[in-house]
Formats: sequence, C-alpha cells, structure tokens
Amino acid sequence: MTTRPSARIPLTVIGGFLGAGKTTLLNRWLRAAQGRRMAVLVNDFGALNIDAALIEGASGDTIALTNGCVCCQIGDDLSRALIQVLEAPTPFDAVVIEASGVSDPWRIAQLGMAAPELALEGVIVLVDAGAVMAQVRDPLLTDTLERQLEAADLVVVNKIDRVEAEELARVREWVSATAGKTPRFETAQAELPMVLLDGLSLAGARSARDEPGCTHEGHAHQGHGHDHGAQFDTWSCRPERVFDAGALRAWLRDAPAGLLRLKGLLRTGDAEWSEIQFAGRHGTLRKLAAPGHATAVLAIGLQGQLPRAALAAAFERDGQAPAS
Ligand SMILES: Nc1nc2c(ncn2[C@@H]2O[C@H](COP(=O)(O)OP(=O)(O)OP(=O)(O)O)[C@@H](O)[C@H]2O)c(=O)[nH]1
Repeated sequence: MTTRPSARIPLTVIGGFLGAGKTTLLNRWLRAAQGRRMAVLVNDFGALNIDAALIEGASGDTIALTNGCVCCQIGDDLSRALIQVLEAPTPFDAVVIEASGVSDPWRIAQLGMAAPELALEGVIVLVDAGAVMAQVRDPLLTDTLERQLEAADLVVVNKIDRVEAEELARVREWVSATAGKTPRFETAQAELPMVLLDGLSLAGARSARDEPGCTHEGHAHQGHGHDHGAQFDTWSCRPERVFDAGALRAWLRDAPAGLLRLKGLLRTGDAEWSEIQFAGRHGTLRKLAAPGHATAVLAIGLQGQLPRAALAAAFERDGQAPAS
C-alpha cells in the first residue's frame, strides 16, 4: 500500500446516476464531520445548482459548479475551484466532489489527481436499487451507468427500501457483472458506517486498483469521448408563485414520460417553502423547516425526450397549480 505524505489533502469523489442519493450521503458525511474542515464541490448539470442549496454546509465550504458536466464540459471550472480550495488561508482537512448524476466519476478523479496537493482516497458510486434495472435497459443510459460503476472503489446500493427481494437480487447480479469484486454496501437513505468514508477502507481498495489512465475491467477510461451536454438536456425556472402542495403531489404521481430527474425549492404557502424531488419515477414533496429560500426547479432528461412543454405548463404558468 502506498502511504500519503501528510501534507496532501484527501480527495473523495461521490458519483452515481441522477437521484441515486449522492447529496443524501454527502449531508450525512458533513453532519458526522466533527469539526473536520471539508471543502465540498458540487456539480449540478443544469443552470441552477439546487444541490448546493440542499447541502448542509455547516462544517465546510461549498462551491457550486453549474451549467455543464465537470467530467466533459466544465473541467476548467473544476480545476479553478480546486485551486481556490487549495489556496484557502485556513487549509481544508478533506475535499469531496459530488459529481453530477450523468458524469463519469473516474474522469473527475483524474482531474482532481492532477493537483499534486491532493491524494485520491476513493470514488464512491451510489446506485438507486429501485430504478437502476429499468435505467440500464435504456440503451441511451447503459454506458453512463456502467462507466460510473466501473469507476467505483465502493459501490453503495442505496434505496433498498424501494425493492422486493427478487429485484434486489437482479441489482446484485448487475453490480457484480459490472463492478466485479469492488466492495459493496447495501443501504437506505445512504446510511453507511462512517469508517467506510474516512479513507481507511477506500485507500486500501485504491491501492489494489489500477493507476490513472489505465483500463478497468477491460473498459478504457482514457479516451472519455463523451459529451454529456449532447446526451442529456436540462430545463430550469425560478417560479415565484405559491404552489398547491396537493396538486404538486398529484403531478409527481403522474409525472410526464421522459423526465429522469427533477428537484427544486418552491413556495407552498405564504411563509412556507418545500423541497420537490423526483428520481427513479418516484416523487416527494417535503416542507422545509426554515423559511426564505430562493425558489428554483431543475429537470433533466435525455436529449429530445425531456417534456419541456409539460414542465413549463406545470411550473412556469403564472398563478396556476400544476395540472393534476
Ligand atoms: N425511498 C428512498 N429515498 C431516498 C433514499 N436515499 C435518498 N432518497 C431520496 O431520493 C431523492 C434523491 O436523493 P439525492 O440525495 O438528492 O440524490 P442525488 O444522487 O444527489 O441526485 P442528483 O444530484 O440530482 O443526481 C431525495 O428525495 C432523497 O430524499 C432511500 O434510500 N430511499
């Protein structure tokens, strides 16, 4: 095993498909940080960074990287953000990058490793147990999902509360076929023993794996060759009006085809804000304890499949509740 010079700051990349639970994991980690100064870089693929608003940044600094995928479109923004982190007057104890749900986390890890001050601890990839088998059957998504899994040092099969035993068995089979013997943890709400995140286990996994630019399981990561901007489409708006919570829930239950991911913060009363989430064909609306958030909605789908008209009708039309 290689040892890390103490001056180097550990870097962890959290990847996984849209809505798999990356922000949920990050928030758990930040809550357990116990005074460690963590720099958090969050890439949201759309024009608005909802994740940055949903991250509980009490124990660290959060930098939002928006309007593109850091692995293939806005890599320079990531490099600049890393320089900003590394030049901070009070040094950070750790750097965590939350990849966008469409990105190749290995490519992000490579960009991070270009900074000699950083030492890669590992790549954690989350899988939405309830959605992944349907997603991987879509030929337009298979490659993105497989690349993500192949990049992992730790696979977290999340949302196991959403699946029956037979479906979980199918997910296990797919994970084994794609990620081989990579360590795996099955959970709900991204609940992991924190020891898995603090580098002890991941560093061991990393040392046994290929170095940057090598081939994983026969899959070449060097020639990334993807433009997620061409593959995925986003839509966003900043609705100021007050929404009816019941109508929003009904809209989520019958969400339009082609919507892969939606998230946002909306007003649901005069002094009430709610977080709206849709992933893996499941939607939730949750009242936020603290009032006064900037409202925003972001949606992601495959190019040509994102239901823009339905989204505009639901969220842009002034003074009307979304069609239920
Ligand atoms: N039922 C269930 N819901 C979960 C679980 N983990 C997370 N969620 C919910 O799934 C939704 C998406 O979770 P996030 O943590 O935002 O997912 P993400 O991977 O960060 O999403 P993107 O950054 O948009 O790709 C949220 O509403 C979470 O509360 C789980 O284990 N079970």
